[in-house]
Amino acid sequence: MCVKTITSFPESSPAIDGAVSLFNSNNGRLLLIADAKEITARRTATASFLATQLLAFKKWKNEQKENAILTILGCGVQGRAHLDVFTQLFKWNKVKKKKR
Ligand SMILES: NC(=O)C1=CN([C@@H]2O[C@H](COP(=O)(O)OP(=O)(O)OC[C@H]3O[C@@H](n4cnc5c(N)ncnc54)[C@H](O)[C@@H]3O)[C@@H](O)[C@H]2O)C=CC1
Ligand SMILES: O=C(O)C1=NCCCC1
Repeated sequence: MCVKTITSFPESSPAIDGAVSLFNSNNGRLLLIADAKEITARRTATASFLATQLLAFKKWKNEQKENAILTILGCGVQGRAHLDVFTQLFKWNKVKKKKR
């Protein structure tokens, strides 16, 4: 059994914080408490990549793949996690990062 508790304060940096608690589903014992920022960052970036793969990359022609530009808007926790996953799993012609 798993519970994720998240706080979201857009004016704070980073905006999201929280904890993931994992329990043994046979006896209810607490097994671990993990940093929800890290898990949420990796989960969200991986889900974004899978959606992009299914909705876009798979349908692109070679020319589109060769000229593809990755633009990351915001360079916080999610921006860094997305940059990491998207550059590891796809080859870009150019990568742009937009900071505030
Ligand atoms: N769909 C999902 O599952 C999830 C969505 N989110 C959302 O993703 C967003 C980002 O979250 P985090 O990366 O954790 O926050 P963060 O606080 O780590 O990063 C946000 C970044 O955006 C930058 N920023 C703010 N306004 C900007 C602007 N006008 N132009 C360029 N950069 C700007 C800030 O300087 C900061 O570096 C939030 O809206 C959050 O609610 C977060 C986690 C999961
Ligand atoms: O964990 C999630 O999923 C979140 N989605 C929206 C922003 C806060 C965390």
